[in-house]
Formats: sequence, C-alpha cells, structure tokens
Amino acid sequence: MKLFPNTVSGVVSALNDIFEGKYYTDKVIERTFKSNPKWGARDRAFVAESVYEIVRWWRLIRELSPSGDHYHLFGTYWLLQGNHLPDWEEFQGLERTTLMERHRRIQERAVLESIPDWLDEMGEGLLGEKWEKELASLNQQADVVLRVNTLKTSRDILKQKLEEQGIQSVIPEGYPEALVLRERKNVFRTPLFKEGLFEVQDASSQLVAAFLDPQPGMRVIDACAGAGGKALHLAAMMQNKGKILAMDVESWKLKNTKLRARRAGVSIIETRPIENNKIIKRLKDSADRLLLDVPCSGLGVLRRNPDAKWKLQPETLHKVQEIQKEILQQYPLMLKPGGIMVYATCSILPTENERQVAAFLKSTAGKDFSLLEEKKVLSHESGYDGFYIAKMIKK
Ligand SMILES: C[S@@+](CC[C@H](N)C(=O)[O-])C[C@H]1O[C@@H](n2cnc3c(N)ncnc32)[C@H](O)[C@@H]1O
Repeated sequence: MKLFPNTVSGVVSALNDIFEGKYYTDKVIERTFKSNPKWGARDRAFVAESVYEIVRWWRLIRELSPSGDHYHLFGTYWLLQGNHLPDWEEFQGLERTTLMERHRRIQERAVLESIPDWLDEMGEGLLGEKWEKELASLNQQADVVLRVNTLKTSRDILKQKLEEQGIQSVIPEGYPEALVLRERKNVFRTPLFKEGLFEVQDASSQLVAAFLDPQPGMRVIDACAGAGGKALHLAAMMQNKGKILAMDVESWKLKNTKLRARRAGVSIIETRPIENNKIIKRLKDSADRLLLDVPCSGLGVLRRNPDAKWKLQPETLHKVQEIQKEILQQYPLMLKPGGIMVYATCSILPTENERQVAAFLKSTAGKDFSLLEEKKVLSHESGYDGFYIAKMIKK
C-alpha cells in the first residue's frame, strides 16, 4: 500500500494531540477529519485505523522504534504490519531486520501486549489465568455491530437495505437485534442511519436492556443515561409506550440523547439532569425498572477505546469505584417495591462488578434487594466487548 505525505502527516499530528495534548482519540480523529475536508473515504479509513492501531500498540511500538519521534513511531507500526516504507527523510534510521530482532528479544507480556505494568499486574491478580487470553482479545480491533431499531424496521429488512448500499453484514447468534458488518464501514454517513433505522452498539451492550425486562407502559429510570444508547434500546423494547426518565450528572450528554431519540422515532424519553441528590429523593418508589449503567474504567471496551490503557491511572480507577458505590447507595430508592434493577458496567474487573453488587446487597441500602441473575461477559469468550450485568429485585 502506497503512503501519501498528507495523510501520514495527519496521523503524526493526531498522535501528537493524543499523547502530548492528552486529548481523546475519537475527538482528535473527528477534528482531524474536519480540518481535512478533501480527504476521501479511503484516506479517512487509513488515518483512523493507523491512529487507533498505534494507540493500541503504543508501548510495544515505542520499545521497538529507534526514537520517540512520531514519524519513527508511525514507520515502526507500518513495518510491523508487514508493509514497506518509502524512501522519505522522516523514515531514515528505520530498518525491518533490526526491528524484528528487537521484537524477538522482548519477553515481558506487558510490553508485548502493550499495556502498563500496573494494569497487567492487577488484571492477573483479579482474573487469574483468564487474564492472558482476555488481554489478547482486548487488543483486537472491534467489529462494527449495529442494533436495528425495531420501531422502524426489522433486522432482515435492514440487512437487505444495507446490502443495497454495498454493506455486507452477518446475523450473530444470541443477539436478536444485532447485525455485524463484514468489513469496517462508516455507517453514520448512510441515509439508513439518518432515517434512524439503526444505532451502532456492541453486541454485549445490547444484552443490558433485555436484562431489565422492560414492558410497554412501564415507568423506567435510566439513571446514568449518558448519550442514551441503552435508553433508546429500552424505548424500542417498550414499543415506544410508557415513560423513560433519562438522567445523568452531565447534562450536555442528555442533549445528545434527545437528538438520537428524535432520529429513532422515540417519544417516551424525558431527560433530567441530576443537579443534586434532592432530584433522586423526589423520585422515591417511582420506577418499575431502574437501570444503573454506571461510569467505569472501560477496561471491557479497550478494543474500541484503546487510549483508556494510557489514560487510566490507579487513582482514577479508585475514584470511579467510589462513584459506583455511591450510586448503589443512593439511587435504588427510586425503584418501586417489586421492581427490577440492573447494575451494569463495561468493565471486566470484579472490583467494579460482582464485588460492588455483593457489598451493596450486604449494606442497609440493599437490604430489600436480592440478586436474580448475573452475567460476566469476557471478551475472549464472547468475541465482543467485556461487560458485567446484574439483575436484582426489590422486595
Ligand atoms: C457507561 S456511561 C453511560 C452510557 C449510556 N447508558 C449508554 O448506553 O449510552 C456512564 C454515565 O454515567 C454518568 N455518571 C457519572 N457519574 C454519575 C452519577 N453520580 N450519577 C449519574 N450518572 C453519572 C456519566 O456521565 C456517563 O454518561
């Protein structure tokens, strides 16, 4: 594959923003595309994929590169992919045989799998022998998975319409509303997306709404709704009948929920920012179903967000676990007696998952709750993101 100076320069400057400027990869890519409006689909795909893969393999690439210069880092990545480098001045000093020799000498798993030492040690400590396979799986590129909007179409019809646009997909077993694309494609630009026929949502994430067993006409609270991925799924399962209160401490995210609801033809979602704890208390015993899709480390979705490896620190992990604990102490009061609550994370760490639920059930706030079912989804077992879902009932 031929390299072009303008797109390689786009990759290099994106890496600079991510690692020196500390910006998030998805935002940097978005900005890079905006400032290069003339790039075609192939250029964009090259830039996005190169940036994501270099971020994913950052530690290994740095170890193998002759210097920390971002052109050298790009060149190292390019050679590791089995490609040839052009004779550009920026790539002087890079040579395949030396690089491969260095690679062969590396023994440490944390370097080979490109992850910080502390995370590798913690993962092994918490997941034991499953960690190595999980780590390898979390380093793979994620599939693009769609969730069909059953309010507007069916999975078979959507599959057919995608095919007409040249987008091939397969139906995965065990996920009734999912379609997995055969090849990565920017589906957000299709008219089908603009018509609200689907959302992009990983297959594991699609399991969460079903756990809540929402029924048409119910009153549901999604207390950590963010941009509304699961709220939209709940609305479709409820056939757009009843009420969903989408709440979040970050009100700007809820604006996105409203936009997406409009596109999806959903009218039952009401958004409410959580400005203080009074807002929670006023909703005491008001919901038939309560979803706590809590903030987490994101360690189950490293395939999608590899920069979490480098942005996450032991202190931030501790802080997010404290927030999960607080949410579990304060929010369940919104559920009616007899109601069902789901606690979910996109993490694979027991400290964010089953241990949080066990501690809640033992606490005063959890004394009326019992665990009905729990699912620990590991990426190497499912082939999709790592997730945790616990379903509880209130007496
Ligand atoms: C995993 S994300 C939610 C994703 C969303 N449910 C979806 O499916 O698209 C967790 C959300 O919790 C929110 N959050 C953080 N602290 C919170 C708190 N104390 N109460 C409610 N929401 C909180 C974050 O702003 C974030 O949007």
